[in-house]
Amino acid sequence: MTAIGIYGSNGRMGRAIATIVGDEGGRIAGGVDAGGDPVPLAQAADVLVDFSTPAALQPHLAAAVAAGTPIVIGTTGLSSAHHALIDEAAQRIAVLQTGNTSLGVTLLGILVREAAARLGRDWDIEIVEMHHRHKVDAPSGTAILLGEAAAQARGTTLSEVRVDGRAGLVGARTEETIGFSSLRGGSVVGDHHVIFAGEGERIELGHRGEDRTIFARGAVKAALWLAGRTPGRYQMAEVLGL
Ligand SMILES: NC(=O)C1=CN([C@@H]2O[C@H](COP(=O)(O)OP(=O)(O)OC[C@H]3O[C@@H](n4cnc5c(N)ncnc54)[C@H](OP(=O)(O)O)[C@@H]3O)[C@@H](O)[C@H]2O)C=CC1
Ligand SMILES: O=C(O)C1=N[C@H](C(=O)O)C[C@H](O)C1
Repeated sequence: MTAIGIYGSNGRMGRAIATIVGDEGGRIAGGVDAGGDPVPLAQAADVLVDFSTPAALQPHLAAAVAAGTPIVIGTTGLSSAHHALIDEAAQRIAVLQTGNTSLGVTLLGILVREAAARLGRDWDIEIVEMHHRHKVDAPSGTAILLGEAAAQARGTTLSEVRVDGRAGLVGARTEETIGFSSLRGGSVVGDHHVIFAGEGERIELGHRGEDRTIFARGAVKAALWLAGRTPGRYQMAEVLGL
């Protein structure tokens, strides 16, 4: 049975993964949290999952690469420097990084890409997300993932068109930008809506997470799929066959 090591094991996601791992046919190799040594776990596990904090990504990747152990990275709030580290690690081990491991959001990403490619550039794109009061990063990793899908479909990159949280006298909307709005409160697991606003009509594509189990199941499926793969950077859509 594939042994999965969890970075961030005492967190909300770490605990959700431990609860369902057996249902998916895996087992837990162990866990590491703040202050723990990531190296022994990387050596003991067949595959790692990381749902911790961006500051820990570098040591977690280094431990995974040194041990030759594949890793699923679910941590969000990553910078372009983190993505460069992931690309480097993916030359040595199998890596899957995603802002959202759920089946629903993985499909939503495909639908958003399709809509953005088919609708004219005069359709404005806005992304609204809401999460629980404890979430520390904004916009969410999922909102960024969806924005990237839309930007790529329009032949650009998100960094060129991204506008975060408008406030004050910001002026009229600039054409072809993608706007992000983040709401925080209560126990909301994760809601995302991508709004395509045209002249006289709007299309809204969305997803509401009702239980963290959706992310945990996707993460464990990804881990079991990744174990034993050759080095490279893989996608959730490949894992789920979408
Ligand atoms: N991709 C996806 O589908 C999803 C991604 N996420 C993302 O996963 C991350 C974690 O979310 P969540 O579980 O809610 O957060 P929590 O704050 O509940 O858990 C974070 C965990 O990481 C641990 N941690 C902190 N620093 C380190 C470190 N240096 N090394 C190892 N572990 C460390 C914490 O340990 P301690 O308690 O000791 O500080 C804690 O156990 C976030 O970035 C979130 O956005 C969340 C849901 C789904
Ligand atoms: O922090 C969370 O809780 C979540 N984080 C991920 C994100 O940033 O998109 C995924 C999910 O929405 C829950």
